[in-house]
Amino acid sequence: MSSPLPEIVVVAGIIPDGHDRLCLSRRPEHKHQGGLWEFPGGKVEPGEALDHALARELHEELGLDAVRSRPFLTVRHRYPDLRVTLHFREVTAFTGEPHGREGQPVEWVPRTELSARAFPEANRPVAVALQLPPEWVIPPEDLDEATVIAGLGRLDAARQGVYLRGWSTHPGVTAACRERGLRFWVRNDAALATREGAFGLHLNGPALARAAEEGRPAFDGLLSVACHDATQIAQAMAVGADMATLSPVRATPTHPDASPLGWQDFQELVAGNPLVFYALGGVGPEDLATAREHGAYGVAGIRGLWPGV
Ligand SMILES: Nc1nc2c([nH]c(=O)n2[C@H]2C[C@H](O)[C@@H](COP(=O)(O)OP(=O)(O)OP(=O)(O)O)O2)c(=O)[nH]1
Repeated sequence: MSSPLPEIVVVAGIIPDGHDRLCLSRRPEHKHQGGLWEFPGGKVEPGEALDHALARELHEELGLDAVRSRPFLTVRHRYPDLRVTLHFREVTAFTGEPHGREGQPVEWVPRTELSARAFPEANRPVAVALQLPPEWVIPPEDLDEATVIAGLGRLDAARQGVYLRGWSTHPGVTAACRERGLRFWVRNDAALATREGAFGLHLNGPALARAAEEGRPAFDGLLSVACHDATQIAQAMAVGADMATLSPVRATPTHPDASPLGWQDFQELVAGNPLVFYALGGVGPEDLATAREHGAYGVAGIRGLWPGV
């Protein structure tokens, strides 16, 4: 009988410098995943709090003192020789200038150049999440177009993206998103998403089931899917989705018959799946920290997120 794979828990820092660059270091050749770029960090000691472990590792490896950090994304990955749970945390305050105290190369890399670096395979969802807004806003469908366009004008493009849902086919709304530099997602139609220059294509349940039969739609941007259970999450992985909404976390007036998952089931469903998840259903920006503690990257919604509802 083969022995079980060793398992480690790691914490790693997403460290921004305030000029849209992130701190990366290169793993020494002789180590696991050697020669690849990484977010600096290391193993969590038994019983150690994550923020403490990160501060300790960053001090040891970079001579940087992390004053504050918060959850960014948790990834579980199985390498052929090792299972790893990676807690990525965003460092929101630090002192000191990072340098390779163990002789490893350390660089500030512009976010737009991250895709040119080779990372360990486990980092794929982090590379996706780094392109994504933490809030995914769905404009209500019972408003008129002018009101929707006015609402789009009140969104913050750095923090909020827009899933246009029924508004996907309204050229005035897509044009307003482009003008305001908002990342927007179009519903189901890959050709329309391409034509409109959408940042993402979002497949609802029936479109996801079709894609699971027919293959990933021909769209160059980000592929997002709607999930409610483990079967749909498996379909999402099969079609090579980058991100998914998982709902409903709580009961909502829009879907009164759906039974809510609650945070515990949410966490169990997302764990171990290399997708970037948004918690959807009765949540708002005030739930972001809770969502991240339960394995989501962001929060999505209509009522809780649309300005002025
Ligand atoms: N720090 C870090 N580790 C990563 C990333 N991606 C990824 O798959 N890993 C994996 C590689 C390793 O298997 C593991 C990190 O363990 P490590 O060996 O560097 O931990 P450590 O600094 O405590 O090392 P050690 O000197 O005690 O051996 O996590 C990442 O972005 N940052």
